[in-house]
Amino acid sequence: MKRIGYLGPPGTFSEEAARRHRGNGEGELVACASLEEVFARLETGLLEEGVVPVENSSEGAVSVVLDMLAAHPELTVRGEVVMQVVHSLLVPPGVKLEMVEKVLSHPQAFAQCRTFLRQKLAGVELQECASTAAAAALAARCRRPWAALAPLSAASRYNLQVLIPAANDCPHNKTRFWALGRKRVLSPVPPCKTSLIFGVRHRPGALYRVLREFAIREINLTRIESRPSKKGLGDYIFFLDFEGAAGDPVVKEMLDVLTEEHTTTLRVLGSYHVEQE
Ligand SMILES: O=C(O)C(=O)Cc1ccccc1
Repeated sequence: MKRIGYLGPPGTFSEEAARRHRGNGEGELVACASLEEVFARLETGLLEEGVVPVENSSEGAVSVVLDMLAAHPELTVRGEVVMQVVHSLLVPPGVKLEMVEKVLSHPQAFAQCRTFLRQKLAGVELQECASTAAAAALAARCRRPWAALAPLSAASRYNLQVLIPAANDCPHNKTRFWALGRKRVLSPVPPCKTSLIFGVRHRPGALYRVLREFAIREINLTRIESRPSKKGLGDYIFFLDFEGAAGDPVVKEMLDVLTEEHTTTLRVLGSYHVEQE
């Protein structure tokens, strides 16, 4: 059976995303201790797929994931899951808001609840954990008035009480997850998106020339992101998503033009089915 890794322990947003990615198909969900571990296990073949967060509607790119993806040329994007992310403030039974001494969570959750924390828990210590569910598990076993920002569903799993059901600052907080793997999806079911990583030469209009190829073919871009190439200050690689599949004749022809004329490197991360929003 296919093994699908995610940032564990059970009860994380990533687990929910991995479950949705699996759908009604077969697959064993495997909890990993960190995102690095998901990538390491994909590399060694211990996992066939790994579901990782790539982008949040309020915090932007999950840069550590983009950087690890750039460093693993064997990996492809096989699918996408977009999830509504609601952070709940969970506490051991009997703990009231004014008793809370420490809040535990994943750094992304702290960032998405910044205003809430400042207004309702000003001055309370924050402790970063490997994931939201790791935070819930620690709050449950520490025997201290410590709270966790975690998915609502983590409350029953870890015997915690829900103090505040929705603590995120933006009500429309969404996170995009990618399912990564080593095998490409060859004929993804439409509607599809395709994701690329590319580099350009340092010259006037270099990025414009790339984007122009999309514009003249009326290909809709859905995201562009730059990350340092790590080769030196001022040197970047670009992550770009667009609507369509790499196998579509127009897209195929455009990718050839980009490779031959406008980029220094171009890697097609993959084409994958997307849910219509
Ligand atoms: O810690 C989790 O639950 C994760 O899956 C990582 C995460 C944290 C906050 C928002 C989205 C994903």
